[in-house]
Amino acid sequence: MVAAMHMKRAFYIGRFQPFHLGHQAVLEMIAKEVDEVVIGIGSAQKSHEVTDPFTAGERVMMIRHALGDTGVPHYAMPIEDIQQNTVWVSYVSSRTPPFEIVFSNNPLVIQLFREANIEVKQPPMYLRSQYSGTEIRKRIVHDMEWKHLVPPAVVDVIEEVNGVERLRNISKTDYA
Ligand SMILES: Nc1ncnc2c1ncn2[C@@H]1O[C@H](COP(=O)(O)OP(=O)(O)OP(=O)(O)O)[C@@H](O)[C@H]1O
Ligand SMILES: NC(=O)c1ccc[n+]([C@@H]2O[C@H](COP(=O)(O)O)[C@@H](O)[C@H]2O)c1
Repeated sequence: MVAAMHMKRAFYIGRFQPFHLGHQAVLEMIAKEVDEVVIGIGSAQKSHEVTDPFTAGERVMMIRHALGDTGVPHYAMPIEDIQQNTVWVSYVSSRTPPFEIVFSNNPLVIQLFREANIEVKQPPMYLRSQYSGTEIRKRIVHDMEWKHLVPPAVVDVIEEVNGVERLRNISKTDYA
């Protein structure tokens, strides 16, 4: 019988609203340290909100197509939020492939995994002022250049789902 190969897996979670070149750079760096990356698509229940415009399914598409060309072996899994932070690490672990290290710069994520004695590394920030979901959503709403900040595959997904129009519509107020 052939022994099962032990794969080293990392966990990386974000809302990916949208997936951008900063996320891609982090994932390429993580892929040099481990065999596979488990990508948690956080706040999976959210969509059609100014800070969370895209559905979990649309974010799965962005990640699959963007990483297709990069050779980052990964599983992208939607993860809904829960009310209780105290059980969040067990909740995440109960629905993902096993992982032994977490990469994050989110203070709550870091705190919760470290309290559960899981190793956390903080990846470097890549051009944070530009490569930021908040900045990209702002540019889309205000009809400014944004396509150079995301992988080409993400532009295709946003266009396929009429994401620009959606984001502009949900940003409107009823008294403008
Ligand atoms: N430019 C970047 N370089 C490296 N890491 C990044 C960069 N932008 C975001 N991250 C990290 O990626 C993870 C997921 O981030 P997230 O999906 O919230 O992106 P974001 O750009 O911070 O989005 P938002 O502005 O909508 O909060 C977090 O740990 C975050 O710190
Ligand atoms: N209690 C919870 O459900 C819980 C706790 C910590 C982080 N999260 C999620 O992890 C993700 C972290 O990603 P960001 O770095 O994009 O904020 C978010 O979607 C956040 O909601 C959820």
